[in-house]
Amino acid sequence: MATKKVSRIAVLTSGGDAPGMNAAIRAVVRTAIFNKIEVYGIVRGYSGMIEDDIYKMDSKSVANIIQRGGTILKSARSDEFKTPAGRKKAFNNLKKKEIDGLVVIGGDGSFTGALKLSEEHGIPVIGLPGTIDKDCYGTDSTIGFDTAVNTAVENIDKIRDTADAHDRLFIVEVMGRDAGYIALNAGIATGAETILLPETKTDIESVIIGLKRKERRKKLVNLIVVAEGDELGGASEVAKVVKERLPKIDTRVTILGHIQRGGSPSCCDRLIASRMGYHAVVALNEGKRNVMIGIQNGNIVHVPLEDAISKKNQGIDQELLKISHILSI
Ligand SMILES: Nc1ncnc2c1ncn2[C@@H]1O[C@H](COP(=O)(O)OP(=O)(O)OP(=O)(O)O)[C@@H](O)[C@H]1O
Ligand SMILES: O=P(O)(O)OC[C@H]1O[C@](O)(CO)[C@@H](O)[C@@H]1O
Ligand SMILES: [Mg+2]
Repeated sequence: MATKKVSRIAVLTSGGDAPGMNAAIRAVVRTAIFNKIEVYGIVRGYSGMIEDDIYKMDSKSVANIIQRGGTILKSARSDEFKTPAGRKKAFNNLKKKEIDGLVVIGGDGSFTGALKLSEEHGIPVIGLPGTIDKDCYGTDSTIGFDTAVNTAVENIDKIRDTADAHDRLFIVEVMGRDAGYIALNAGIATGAETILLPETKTDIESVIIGLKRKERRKKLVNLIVVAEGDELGGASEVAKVVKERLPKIDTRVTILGHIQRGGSPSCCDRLIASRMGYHAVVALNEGKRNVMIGIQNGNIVHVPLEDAISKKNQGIDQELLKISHILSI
């Protein structure tokens, strides 16, 4: 075996939790143990790093978790870590335990923090994209996206039943602070008439015109799927305009909210989490640093964290957008 580049690593989950994070933690821990690398778990992301809430993990610590949602390491958002003093405090706790490599499972914000920690204190970091939002450049999917979108679809299907029974318009809000991937995918998969995304300019006039046209055609079921980060301000704001302009349409709002973050991960999420977790440790062991493990066209790739953060995301698939318009006429 080639010389090991790390001998003691730590893993944490940060930002919003995502289904499949546990499968990723399991893969990191077991791959490390297989390679005779000691592995520590940091509780509550960067907050736990600052507070020295760090414990040694073994193969048993990750038994029976691959199927569980949430994260056994817990997750948090830490404002203190955004300051150089907070990161110094955090790094000193790693140094005390002689931890020489770090795996961060989270989204773009977590990667920004990881990169700063590495640049200021020299520790190599590897990022695993763990976010339901899929807002990371350089990877075709992120851990948790597939499960979240399937949860959204399952629930919007239920809403369609009651929309049909009452001839109502439902405006359904899905998660996505800055990204519309859940909205676009779930919207197409549930046959939504209108899909509103943060990435595209929302033309409320054409939404109203479309609804009027459908009213004339006596189209009975109408679904609007809107991402929470849409510039109009989410489902309640859209409903306000629709109710003002088209008072005869019986309109209801449903906000799916955090149910999209929970639940048992899909097979797809368990698989990508296991592959990414394995490759995170392999990368550290080969001396790679400050990259995100991504998947492109089915293959594992190493994306500089710098790019993963600054390029934000891969942009909305224009063809998917076109398909959504055509199929909803
Ligand atoms: N600019 C930054 N500098 C240092 N640390 C940061 C920075 N941005 C974010 N972080 C750290 O990463 C944590 C998580 O970031 P954030 O809340 O943006 O979630 P995320 O990782 O993008 O995941 P998600 O968006 O899926 O919830 C923050 O609470 C903070 O501790
Ligand atoms: O759980 P919190 O802190 O309210 O965060 C909600 C945000 O987290 C996400 O679920 C994941 O980034 C976003 O879609 C959502 O805006
Ligand atoms: Mg984010």
